[in-house]
Amino acid sequence: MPYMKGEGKSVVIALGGNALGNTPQEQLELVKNTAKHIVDMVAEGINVVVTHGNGPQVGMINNAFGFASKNDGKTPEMPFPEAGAMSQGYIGYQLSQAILSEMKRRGIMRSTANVITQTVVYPDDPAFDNPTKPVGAFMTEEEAKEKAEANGWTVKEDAGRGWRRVVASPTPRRIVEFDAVKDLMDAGYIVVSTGGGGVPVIERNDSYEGVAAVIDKDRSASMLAASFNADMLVILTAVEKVCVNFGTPEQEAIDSMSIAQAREYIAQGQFAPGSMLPKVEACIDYVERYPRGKALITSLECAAAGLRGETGTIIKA
Ligand SMILES: Nc1ncnc2c1ncn2[C@@H]1O[C@H](COP(=O)(O)OP(=O)(O)O)[C@@H](O)[C@H]1O
Ligand SMILES: NC(=O)OP(=O)(O)O
Repeated sequence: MPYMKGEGKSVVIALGGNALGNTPQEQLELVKNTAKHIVDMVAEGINVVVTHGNGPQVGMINNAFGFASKNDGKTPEMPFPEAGAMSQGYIGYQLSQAILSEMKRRGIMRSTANVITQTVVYPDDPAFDNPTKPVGAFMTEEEAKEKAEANGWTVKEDAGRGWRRVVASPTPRRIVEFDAVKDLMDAGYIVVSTGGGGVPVIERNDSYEGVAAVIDKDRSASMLAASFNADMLVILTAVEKVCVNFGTPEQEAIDSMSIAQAREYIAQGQFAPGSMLPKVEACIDYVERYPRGKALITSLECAAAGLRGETGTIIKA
């Protein structure tokens, strides 16, 4: 059945960890709230493509199979690309269900479409030699070092929040299912895609092949938004605005910054690597590729107000 496309802007949303929680049960409850904010945008006529993170989830899946495999000798290991696809599947399912239910409650005649997405990366990407992407649960330093020794993992401290396993996070180059995502959006669907940045794949002459890595979802969302000239890239995280002097008594919220200003703040070290820095960089990339577009960083709760220009941090050319 054809659905009316919204009359408003086209927006790519990247959902951060606080929209999803840490377990499938917690996530099921949290996505109901997430869906309310997404449907607020849909109700305003905005055409939405929803992308989401998967760091905790992809690590959990890979870990769980590894643990079972070691303990029962029967369960297979689950390679990272397959674990990534599984995370897209169950997160996408829960998001889609929650969005559909919320639209049903409000009498909105639109539907969702989920696209399991692959993202092309280069085999010689230097990121393969320098793992940086945190996956799975937080650990103490002692536990992390024990697990690293036992499983051959690389572990690192994650932005002052504890220790985590880290894996390679190559640069996204192309979304294989891009045409499907665009056609579905143009046909009026609320598209859930590019989860976890897409499953990283290497393109050969005659095939695609999954690789053990996890792409940064904000970077893929930025590429997706620029690829179809989306009016806005919206990165939703735990803070209402990006700040300078974050976490200090001199903290000040930024309402709007140009690419040049954002670069200046980056040079001053204002945005923490592994948390706010990649988000600001993703916004810069999008606006550079599509200068008519605007990027917004805000919290889930402030998303609809941010799109109306009432809050959040805007990054523009
Ligand atoms: N300059 C800054 N301004 C605002 N938040 C910052 C800044 N530097 C670091 N942060 C932190 O970055 C976090 C967002 O990164 P992260 O938690 O990794 O994102 P995600 O929501 O995608 O999981 C914010 O919640 C905040 O704690
Ligand atoms: N793939 C990804 O960027 O996941 P997180 O946002 O959970 O780190």
